[in-house]
Amino acid sequence: MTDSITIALSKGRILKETLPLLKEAGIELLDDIEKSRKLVFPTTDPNVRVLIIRATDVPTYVQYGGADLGVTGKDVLMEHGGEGLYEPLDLNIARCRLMTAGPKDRQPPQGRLRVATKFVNLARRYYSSQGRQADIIKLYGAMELAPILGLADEIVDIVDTGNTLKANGLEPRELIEHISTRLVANRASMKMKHQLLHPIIEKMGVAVERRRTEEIA
Ligand SMILES: Nc1ncnc2c1ncn2[C@@H]1O[C@H](COP(=O)(O)OP(=O)(O)OP(=O)(O)O)[C@@H](O)[C@H]1O
Ligand SMILES: O=P(O)(O)OC[C@H]1O[C@H](OP(=O)(O)OP(=O)(O)O)[C@H](O)[C@@H]1O
Repeated sequence: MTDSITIALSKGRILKETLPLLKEAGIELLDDIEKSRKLVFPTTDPNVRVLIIRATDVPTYVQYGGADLGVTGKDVLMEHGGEGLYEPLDLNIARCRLMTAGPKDRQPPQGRLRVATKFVNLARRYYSSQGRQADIIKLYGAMELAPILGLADEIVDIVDTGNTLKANGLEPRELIEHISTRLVANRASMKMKHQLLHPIIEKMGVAVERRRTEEIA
């Protein structure tokens, strides 16, 4: 349908910070998301519906046109590869760093590295760009355990305060990328539904910019 829009939001830590930005674009969810088991939500704009799904699924939904817009972390986008997606806006929320990390006071081995991460594609690209040989081990969470239990020499993971690394005897090593939450758009939708998408992107952009200015002041 060219007269309606679907927006895919990440459930989890990004959701709470995304909703006020959407509100400033005139879009509010009609149901109480805390109580509902629904996955698709109508909004105050009759032309807009919202999906609440796993962060890692957002780029896939947007890529294949299941959603016209999506909100997810740059880390997730880098892992996905970004195929078929535009990235019109940095929402400047959930800021963190994507880093390598390893046991404190232990140098990484000179030769081939074993690396545990949930970001396998991204990690493969990163070590290859550094000219380092690495065997990548896929984990789905608690990456910090891997070096402690001898599964890996280092990990690739999100670092914010650094408390999780520290609590597990690890330290940050190399910065791979600064991360924040991004608004993404399906490439075809950007052309076919420009009239509908443009005002939403614009208004969210204004909201982000105002917050940025308030942050600096
Ligand atoms: N400690 C953190 N501080 C700030 N931002 C973070 C932090 N951890 C993750 N993020 C950002 O928030 C996004 C969502 O994180 P969240 O923990 O909700 O999802 P997830 O558990 O990584 O994803 P999934 O539900 O697919 O397992 C991440 O992709 C990242 O961009
Ligand atoms: O540097 P810090 O402030 O300690 O934050 C980093 C932690 O935050 C994320 O985990 P999260 O809390 O989202 O749990 P998860 O592993 O289940 O995603 C990430 O995977 C780190 O473990």
